Amino acid sequence: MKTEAPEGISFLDRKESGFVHFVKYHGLGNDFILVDNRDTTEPKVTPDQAVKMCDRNFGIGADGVIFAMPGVNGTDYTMRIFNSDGSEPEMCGNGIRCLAKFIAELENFHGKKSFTVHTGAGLIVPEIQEDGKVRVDMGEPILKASDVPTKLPPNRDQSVVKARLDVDGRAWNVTCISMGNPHCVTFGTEQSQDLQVDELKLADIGPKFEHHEMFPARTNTEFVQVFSPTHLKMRVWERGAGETLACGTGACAVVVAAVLEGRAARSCTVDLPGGPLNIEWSEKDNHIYMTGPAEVVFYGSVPL
Ligand SMILES: N[C@H](CCC[C@H](N)C(=O)O)C(=O)O
Repeated sequence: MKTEAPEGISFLDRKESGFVHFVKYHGLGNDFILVDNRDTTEPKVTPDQAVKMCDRNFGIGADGVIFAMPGVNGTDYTMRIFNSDGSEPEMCGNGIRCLAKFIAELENFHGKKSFTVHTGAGLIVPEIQEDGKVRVDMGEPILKASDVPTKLPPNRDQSVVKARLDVDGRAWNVTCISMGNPHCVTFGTEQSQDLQVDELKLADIGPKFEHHEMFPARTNTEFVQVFSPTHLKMRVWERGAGETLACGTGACAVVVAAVLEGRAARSCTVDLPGGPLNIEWSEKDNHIYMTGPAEVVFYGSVPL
């Protein structure tokens, strides 16, 4: 599908014309406004403008704005992202799958194709598969408490696995992982380890995890139900975006936490409200591989 901008304005027009052209994508319902920023290292949209654009009533509506930017240190591209609250996270798993499909469209690539992308989480390599899904080398999980970062007391190996975190009058067991961005994963409380995630009121407890003092950079929080060692179900309250239908970095953190807690195998299907992701934590290279869809929804232009 060609990316045709309104008559008289080229798709690659610059900010001075007062318009920004975008393509709306989603990865399992985690949706993003993608902006072609290949011609400059300065985002074409400010964080405040991103907040307005993400508003689902007064704007386009999205969980974030993602910029395809020039590569650095030899990478093909750079990805930057603003959450719908205007904060800038290090990485976005569903977002990088959308970025890969966006770039393929812009560059008129077809078929199997991989890119090197510089992100706040370091080098990330998405590869578009023949079936149109995207397999992403998400790099290695970060387990050291101070790097997540969390102030929860670490084990001797500096990781935080099944630690106690008091939220909303309940003693939750949490495992904290960074995928470049911080994640707090819980399978339940000290009283009950078999969460029925559909019964949780995330709007009540999500912000209490996100802004907890044990997370100096805030945190994404994943609530997980284990169907089997290879089949997990999760809901997520995202830092800077609230409850979303899917979280790619969160699904990766969930599999790492499940393995560390002895609940799952290294290759799992993770069911999210928006659909499933296949996650593998490779024993060979310690990298995490995520495979899932990324779909275009519509094309547009927005006055700034
Ligand atoms: N809200 C997240 C960034 C987006 C992550 C999520 N949408 C994903 O697919 O990984 C954060 O502030 O860390």
